[in-house]
Amino acid sequence: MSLRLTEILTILKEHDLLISVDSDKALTFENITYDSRQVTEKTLFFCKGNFKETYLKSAKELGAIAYVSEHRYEAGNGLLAIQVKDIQNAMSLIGAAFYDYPQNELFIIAYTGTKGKTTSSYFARSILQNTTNDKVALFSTIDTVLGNKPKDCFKSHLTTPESIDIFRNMRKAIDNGMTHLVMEVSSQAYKKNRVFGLKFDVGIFLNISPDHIGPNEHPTFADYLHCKEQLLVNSKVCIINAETDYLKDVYYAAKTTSQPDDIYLYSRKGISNSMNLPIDCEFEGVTDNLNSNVIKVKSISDKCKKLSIANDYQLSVVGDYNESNAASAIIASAIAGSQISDAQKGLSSLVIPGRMESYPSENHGTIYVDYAHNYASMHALLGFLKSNSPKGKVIVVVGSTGDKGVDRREGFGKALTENADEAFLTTDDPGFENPLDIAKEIDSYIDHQKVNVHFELDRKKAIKQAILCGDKHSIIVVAGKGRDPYQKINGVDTPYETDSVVVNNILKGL
Ligand SMILES: CC(=O)N[C@H]1[C@@H](OP(=O)(O)OP(=O)(O)OC[C@H]2O[C@@H](n3ccc(=O)[nH]c3=O)[C@H](O)[C@@H]2O)O[C@H](CO)[C@@H](O)[C@@H]1O[C@H](C)C(=O)N[C@@H](C)C(=O)N[C@H](CCC(=O)O)C(=O)O
Ligand SMILES: Nc1ncnc2c1ncn2[C@@H]1O[C@H](COP(=O)(O)OP(=O)(O)OP(=O)(O)O)[C@@H](O)[C@H]1O
Repeated sequence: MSLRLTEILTILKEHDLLISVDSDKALTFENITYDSRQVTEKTLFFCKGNFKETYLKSAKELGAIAYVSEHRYEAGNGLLAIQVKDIQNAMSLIGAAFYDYPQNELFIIAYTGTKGKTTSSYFARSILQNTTNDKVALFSTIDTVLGNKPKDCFKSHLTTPESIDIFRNMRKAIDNGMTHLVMEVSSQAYKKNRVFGLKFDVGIFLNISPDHIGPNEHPTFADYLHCKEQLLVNSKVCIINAETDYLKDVYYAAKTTSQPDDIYLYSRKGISNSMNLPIDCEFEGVTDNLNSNVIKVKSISDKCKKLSIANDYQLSVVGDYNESNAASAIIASAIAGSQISDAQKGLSSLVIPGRMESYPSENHGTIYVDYAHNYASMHALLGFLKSNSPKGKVIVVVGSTGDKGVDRREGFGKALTENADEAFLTTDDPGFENPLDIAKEIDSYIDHQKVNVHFELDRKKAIKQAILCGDKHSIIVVAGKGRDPYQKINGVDTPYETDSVVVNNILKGL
């Protein structure tokens, strides 16, 4: 791929982003990057974020011929300098042009929400794989999938990548024959303008609750909500969970750029929404227990009836909140052209890494490995398990991350008090904090009349103790990490086998 300087200058001028450029000579760039370690001959280099001038120096040595930046740097002397008003916006627009606007060659379904993005994205992809004969790319928190060969599937670094990476990955997916893309769009992606200028065919708003507020994330809840709503503002068709908090704001955000005919509202049957808006699609649990999850979907509005989605669907994962996630995926996929049989097959056969993985044991009950890592998800998870296991004790292994999401500690204390019998407080990405201090903080929010608390900071030992503490009726929840293969400790990603592997190994040794 390549891009001429003249095209870049036109784009920047059209978006009122250009402050100055040294000259408009006939340059052509053969690579673009924001990371000096990726620079090759004829690269256009972007200086962004916690940038250091030494990165520009090494970019120059490695073959950069120009740089884009909000400031001019001495280290850039000898390179063509393009000064812009907003580096993130400029990077996204130039990224799209460099990769020749790949978004126009894909049908893109994008998910936002505090909880359920990954699960729902996997649901939607699984359905559409049947519709398209396996031509669906995926950008998720867990994996990035750009094709059907093993080399085209790798662990993601961010939920929503940096703009240049988004467009490069889209182009690779197209080159690999993909026609559709399902992606998660985090609020941080809008905060950092990683998706600036990008339009989505379908945007889905799942839910919102306080999370991701603090240094390096969002200064306030209002900012978090605003960033999430941006997905709807940038989507042609919007799908909204009518049970979400702040429905009014969310719905009005969708209406700013979509006609009511292009907005679909869904909810559980019998639940009225705060705006009394007519619902397009209803779902209800037919069976909803620890062994089986079947939902019935009903179309209410004429536009939803045209999608032909009314039917029963067996889900491969349990959890009542997954019924709502699945309903969103059924609607989104139908808008993209799926048939009922595609959805029935896709939803019944799927395994989602680290989400509601269940491991039955002979004498210690069932162990669930799950990614719940804030109040909303822990409350949903434990509430579901407890109500389906009236005889057994609920035993939970949990820690909370250091350096961010501090309010999750209170949330865990509250969720454990509501539904747990035993809690093993342990380590989960402590960062630069002392994991014992984090565990003590969680403990300070637990009602000890209701929950027995144990401290074991070695996560593997905590999991083993929790399993041994259970009898054959117990529900043991290992929460927060799913298949994360590391613990973030003092700035280092320290390898960790994953909760799934640890549980498996313990069970083998019993
Ligand atoms: C606050 C935030 O969003 N930070 C992201 C941002 O950091 P940044 O721009 O400051 O970049 P940096 O890594 O500090 O480095 C500065 C620049 O120097 C460059 N560099 C660096 C080293 C070098 O040798 N040469 C060089 O050129 C880097 O490539 C970069 O361009 O851009 C980086 C990629 O370029 C991201 O890795 C980083 O995410 C950090 C790791 C992060 O934790 N982000 C979280 C908050 C996040 O984005 N989370 C959401 C999910 C939230 C949810 O669950 O809903 C997500 O979408 O993942
Ligand atoms: N719709 C939902 N409502 C509440 N909790 C949910 C919902 N869907 C999933 N969960 C819980 O949240 C956990 C995380 O789910 P998932 O990974 O799908 O969400 P996410 O939005 O991608 O999360 P994150 O932004 O933290 O990566 C699950 O393991 C489950 O416990």
